[in-house]
Amino acid sequence: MTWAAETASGAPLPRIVTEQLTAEAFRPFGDVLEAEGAPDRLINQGLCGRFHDRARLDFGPDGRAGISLFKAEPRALPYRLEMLERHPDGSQAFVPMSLTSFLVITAEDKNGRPGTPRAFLTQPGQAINLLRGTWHGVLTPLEAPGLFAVFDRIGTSANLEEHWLDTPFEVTRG
Ligand SMILES: NC(=O)N[C@@H](O)C(=O)O
Ligand code: NI
Repeated sequence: MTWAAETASGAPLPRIVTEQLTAEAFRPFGDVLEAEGAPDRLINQGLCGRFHDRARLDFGPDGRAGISLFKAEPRALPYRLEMLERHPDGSQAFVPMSLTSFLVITAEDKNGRPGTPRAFLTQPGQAINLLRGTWHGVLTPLEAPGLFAVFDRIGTSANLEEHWLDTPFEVTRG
């Protein structure tokens, strides 16, 4: 899909440059899940490393945990960011079912709206968990097959707030 990297008046779109996803940088927004370094526990007669309890899951007092599968169309960089959303009632984790990289866009909350977004590129093998209420872009695979297991809240509320940007951002590779 081609799109003009400029506003209606012809001005260049504001740009966000991707950064490598690290647990430290991502901590205000959520958790990075990866089987790196020594496991927390060796199980199954020492044949399996358990990287134990690595995500701050939160499904609220009246929700429950659900696992869904998402099959998302791969996107490409530069990427046109037009909307961020958040889930006020629960966390949301995205676990790729292939060793592929995906784009994770998040933003701090500024008086009920997203602040300046940040764009993270995952390494193959990394998964993420978004904290409850964190502004984020929708699931954005960058490679096929775009297949993810998603762990999020199942409940009766809509649990979705969208914010469409007045001016889109152009997300480019760092
Ligand atoms: N809406 C939905 O189920 N998916 C989004 O929450 C998303 O973050 O992709
Ligand atoms: Ni979401």
